[in-house]
Amino acid sequence: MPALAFPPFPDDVPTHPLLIIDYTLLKSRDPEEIDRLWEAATKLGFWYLKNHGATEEVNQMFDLGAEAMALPLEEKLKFEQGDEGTSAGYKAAGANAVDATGEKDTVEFINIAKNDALAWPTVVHRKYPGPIDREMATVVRPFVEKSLEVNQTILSIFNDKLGLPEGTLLDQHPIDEHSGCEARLIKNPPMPHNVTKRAIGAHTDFGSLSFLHNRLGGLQVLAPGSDDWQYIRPIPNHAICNVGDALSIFSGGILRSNMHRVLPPPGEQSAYERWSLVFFTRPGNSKVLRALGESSPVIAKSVASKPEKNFDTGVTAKEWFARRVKYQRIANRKGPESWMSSRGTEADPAAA
Ligand SMILES: O=C(O)CCC(=O)C(=O)O
Ligand SMILES: [Fe+2]
Repeated sequence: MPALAFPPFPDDVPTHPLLIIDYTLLKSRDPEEIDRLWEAATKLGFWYLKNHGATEEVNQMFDLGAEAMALPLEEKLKFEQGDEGTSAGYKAAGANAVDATGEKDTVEFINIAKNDALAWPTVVHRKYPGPIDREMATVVRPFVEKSLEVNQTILSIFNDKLGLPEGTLLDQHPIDEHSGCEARLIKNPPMPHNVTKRAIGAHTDFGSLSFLHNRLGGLQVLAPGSDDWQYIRPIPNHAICNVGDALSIFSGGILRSNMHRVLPPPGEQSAYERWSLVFFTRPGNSKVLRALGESSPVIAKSVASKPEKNFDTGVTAKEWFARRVKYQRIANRKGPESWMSSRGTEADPAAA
């Protein structure tokens, strides 16, 4: 899928600029680059990441996604994620709501659990559509490993900036513990020009860090203090990274889990299928989502400065994640309250 075959992202739509962070500088712990990352992660919670070293793995995942998604719907439905809050597996277009009215999403996606990718050929959670299982060790696992490396590097930098004892954040995300960490391949069909049906409704991400790869536009953010959605312009070979709810809660709200959504690509790009790929790093299933204030004065101070917010959710990452997955499913919808049950930190009015 050569990126140049697409029409360019248009110049006449509102976009939000992101800081471009250089992963090679992060790896060498360049202090200025770390400060720029910190600015991005605390102000908006989104940034571009260049030189992440995963381009080849990403391209192979897109090719694999195209092959898997081309299977007949009835075949893909054999791997459906189900209605009980399990994420791993296939989600058909229209299976999730995009808002409280119950309007349906337009994307289909396949979620591949990190545990299945790393343990292959041992099945930890479930099996996947044929091409995915076939290439689990050759394509999926290398992508998962690269993504974990990138996200763990970023977590360890945040750990230091938050004044946490060494290894504290990584301990919340043990590689060998079962968790909601997963790769997601997403396809949105071409839409008639100017149709702005939401592909994915407004949300914050459920876990800690998302490592996202876009070729066409469509991703939008609601920046703090703004009432208008703005596009994130895709830049070839640059990942888009963002902070999710779990990390925002661990940090006592210092790191920002920002609202975003997906529309069809703007302008001439709307005539094309939109593909995206994400790796979500999420805490171990047993980890309780609460601010780590007892381990960091910086976090304790942030919690104390936001008395209106609840940083002690009383639930594990597994419970948080299952609830969010379960109640956005149309099959579980009873009314607008179901949508509210699927919400995370974005439902907290003080988060805006
Ligand atoms: O497709 C995209 O650009 C974003 C996807 C997303 O936000 C998600 O899957 O949580
Ligand atoms: Fe997201």
